[in-house]
Amino acid sequence: MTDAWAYPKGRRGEVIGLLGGSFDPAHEGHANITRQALLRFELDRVWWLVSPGNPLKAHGPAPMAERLAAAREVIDHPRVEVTGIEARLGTRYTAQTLAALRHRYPATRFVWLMGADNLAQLHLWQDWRQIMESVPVGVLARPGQRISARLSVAARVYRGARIPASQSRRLGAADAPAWCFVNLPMSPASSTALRAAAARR
Ligand SMILES: Nc1ncnc2c1ncn2[C@@H]1O[C@H](COP(=O)(O)OP(=O)(O)OP(=O)(O)O)[C@@H](O)[C@H]1O
Ligand SMILES: O=C(O)c1ccc[n+]([C@@H]2O[C@H](COP(=O)([O-])O)[C@@H](O)[C@H]2O)c1
Repeated sequence: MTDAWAYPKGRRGEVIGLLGGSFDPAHEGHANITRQALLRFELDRVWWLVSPGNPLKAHGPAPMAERLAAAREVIDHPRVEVTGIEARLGTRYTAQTLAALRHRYPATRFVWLMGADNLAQLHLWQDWRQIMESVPVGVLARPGQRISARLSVAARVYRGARIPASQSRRLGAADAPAWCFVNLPMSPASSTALRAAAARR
């Protein structure tokens, strides 16, 4: 296992899925969409980007070291790396993170991964069109979020760039803008529910 604070190795020609999140704390829902993304989008590996703090969330998350350690307990998979790379790069906004990663790993292809709830909110992110124009985006179903994702601003603006779920394997090799929504056996887990349960104990 590599040091979560170090830059992970990027091998030439690999397709790496990036799952950004607060992971406050990590849970089975994150692990489930990661395994599904590896399969459905034919990714070589997935990096979890444990965020220094979501720019849209008012409350600060638990300390990075705690969240990194807990994330490593949740996912133990030979093709998944848990990283604190955004803290290392000094970026918090996804558009900035992607620009920095593409600069640092010019021979690697990246795919941004997210749950359906994040697609519904994507148009509120900084430079969100730049994100869509720079990397393919893989969207994974989340309970209660499939309709809002399908009706979202991002889905409407980029409807012509959608790859059907039946062709999800094409996503990693596709030129941006390209996105694909896949249905999967869903997990209802959420960090909010876990924090609430911990507060009751
Ligand atoms: N159960 C789940 N099913 C599908 N996607 C999920 C699930 N849980 C988290 N995700 C996705 O994983 C990424 C990181 O999520 P995050 O760390 O914010 O977890 P969360 O459970 O959504 O947290 P919170 O409840 O604090 O908002 C996001 O793209 C989110 O959509
Ligand atoms: O760049 C933005 O404006 C932006 C706004 C909200 C969320 N994000 C990113 O989306 C990912 C999921 O965030 P979260 O807190 O819902 O787990 C994480 O990588 C955040 O940095 C990014």
